[in-house]
Amino acid sequence: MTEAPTKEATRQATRIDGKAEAERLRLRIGGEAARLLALHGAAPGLAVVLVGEDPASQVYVRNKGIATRAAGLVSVEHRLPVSASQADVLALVATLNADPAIDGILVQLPLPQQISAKAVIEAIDPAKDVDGFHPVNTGRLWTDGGGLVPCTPQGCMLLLAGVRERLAGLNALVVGRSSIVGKPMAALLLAADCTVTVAHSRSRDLPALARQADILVAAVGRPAMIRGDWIRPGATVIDVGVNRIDAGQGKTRLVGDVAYDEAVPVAGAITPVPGGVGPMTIACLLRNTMIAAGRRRGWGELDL
Ligand SMILES: Nc1nc(=O)c2c([nH]1)NC[C@@H]1CN(c3ccc(C(=O)N[C@@H](CCC(=O)O)C(=O)O)cc3)C=[N+]21
Ligand SMILES: [Mg+2]
Repeated sequence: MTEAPTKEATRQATRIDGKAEAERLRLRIGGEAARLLALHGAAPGLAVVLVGEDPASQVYVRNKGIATRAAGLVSVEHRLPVSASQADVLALVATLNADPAIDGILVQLPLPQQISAKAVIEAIDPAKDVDGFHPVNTGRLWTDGGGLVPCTPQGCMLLLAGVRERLAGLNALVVGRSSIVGKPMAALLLAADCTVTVAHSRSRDLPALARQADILVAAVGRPAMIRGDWIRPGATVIDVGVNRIDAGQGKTRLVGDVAYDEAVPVAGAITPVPGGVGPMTIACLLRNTMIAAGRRRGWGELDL
């Protein structure tokens, strides 16, 4: 004899599967790359520059290379020693700018302290700036669009589009104001007609701001900083954080900026870490490389 459950079933947020979404995007890119290869006899080329031997950066660069080749694009890796000068990096960038086989240039950040990231980013041909960090691309992002859009915010927008049909009029809170995530994310949400708030380390009463947000994008780099009771019921939560924390027994674990287990019963939809925004970042890098190639090589605007 079984009794009907008395406990109300706990509502759970939709888990936004960034890994699966990124796989689908990479498949579309692969198909388009194959079509363009048959048509034009050339494949888009991405150059990734790694200065030094930071282990995390090495993993990222290797993963980018694997994803690039798997989609049928050409991947070229340039490694410089940690002692490389700014002039060395600028000389390499100039060579890549002039190389007709290279459509995209990514210089992995952070750079060693003797090298100015600003100087390096500004040396990259904006048409090849697949990170979307050059001031020309930043300017286009905040005006009429049409430049190359930073990969992580672009990936976040694609994930949002998968769970929310309309963004217009929604309250969006971006927590974090970095040039590579927070600020471009705010620009994209504004272009999508959201009412955008950008919060940061000096903001007053972050929990109260969060409770107003239909869309919450967390990009602060502090593990589990955003708590469950800060989240507006039904909100869409995009967690950009990739924090490697000590998991004991000499192991590490990747966690986001949002306390995921607390957020799940409150949010309407949420991205996990890992398997959320991270994979989309890499897929959007390939997407930008395709877009850059289409424009540079006169193949026309690619629909990806
Ligand atoms: N010029 C430049 N452009 C970048 O786009 C750039 C950079 N420098 N420096 C470092 C950050 C970091 N970044 C990530 C990309 C993918 C994952 C990713 O795929 N993460 C997986 C997990 C990977 C793991 O297990 O470590 C996930 O979230 O599921 C994470 C982080 C790009 N970055
Ligand atoms: Mg800050």
